[in-house]
Amino acid sequence: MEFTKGHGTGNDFVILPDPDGALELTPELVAAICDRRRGLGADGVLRVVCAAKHSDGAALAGEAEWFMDYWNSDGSFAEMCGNGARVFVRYLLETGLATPTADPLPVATRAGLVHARLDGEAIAVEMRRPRRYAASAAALGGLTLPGTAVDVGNPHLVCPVPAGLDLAGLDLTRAPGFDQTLFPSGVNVEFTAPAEPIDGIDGHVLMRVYERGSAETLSCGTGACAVAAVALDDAAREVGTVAVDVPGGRLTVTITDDSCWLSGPALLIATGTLTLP
Ligand SMILES: N[C@@H](CCC[C@H](N)C(=O)O)C(=O)O
Repeated sequence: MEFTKGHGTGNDFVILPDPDGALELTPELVAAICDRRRGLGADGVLRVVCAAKHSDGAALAGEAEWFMDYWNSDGSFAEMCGNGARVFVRYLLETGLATPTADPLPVATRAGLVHARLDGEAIAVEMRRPRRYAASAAALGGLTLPGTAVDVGNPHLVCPVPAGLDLAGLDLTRAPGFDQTLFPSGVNVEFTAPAEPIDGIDGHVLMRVYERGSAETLSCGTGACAVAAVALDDAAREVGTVAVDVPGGRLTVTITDDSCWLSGPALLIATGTLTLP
């Protein structure tokens, strides 16, 4: 079957066009596609399905033509993927499945409707406003790092790295421990450190992430939104713009009274034919 490979700040995806929802994707097949040695290699799969043709998208079919069927690289589902949504929209626009208009483009996801627009060379996606809801902690290499649970449609735990500990030096080859009661379906864990202020931007943070279902990735869009929400809260601000530098580049998050815009590069890099195992 035909595939396209794309990424947003190094968070990479295999995009599978399947307008009629005819493809029988299984966790095993997704994991095989995402395998970096025996498959194409990716952090996740984005299946492009008509909203009306997918059981998780049908309820939104009156509002959005396309449903983003997102899967993590281990074959698990996630409710939302911020970088995935931006790459998904780039795909819709470049293949002519959607046309750029003055109005934001609606896309159906498991976390509800999101809206996208071109932002210069970048693609920006409007998601729900992140919600801080509990104090918690992550365990990493014998350390316990206090953090904040944040709901961005999917679950996040934002843990600032204490002064004296090097963010770049953290060993994220293994999954951090977390409170299984607070996060019964797992959690994406973001580790952060403050960065130099940038003129005209309300906050600037460095972030690394260990993603539920995909291990360490170069970037996580919803994670950046969670991090931005905590940074603004800590600065006693309700709204504002935060630059979040991830190993794969820079994401810009703008939190408004009732939503959250995530902006950054979204690129398609290859197309081809995949021989399904
Ligand atoms: N990389 C994504 C998040 C993907 C889903 C996540 N791993 C989960 O299981 O919740 C992003 O850019 O938001």
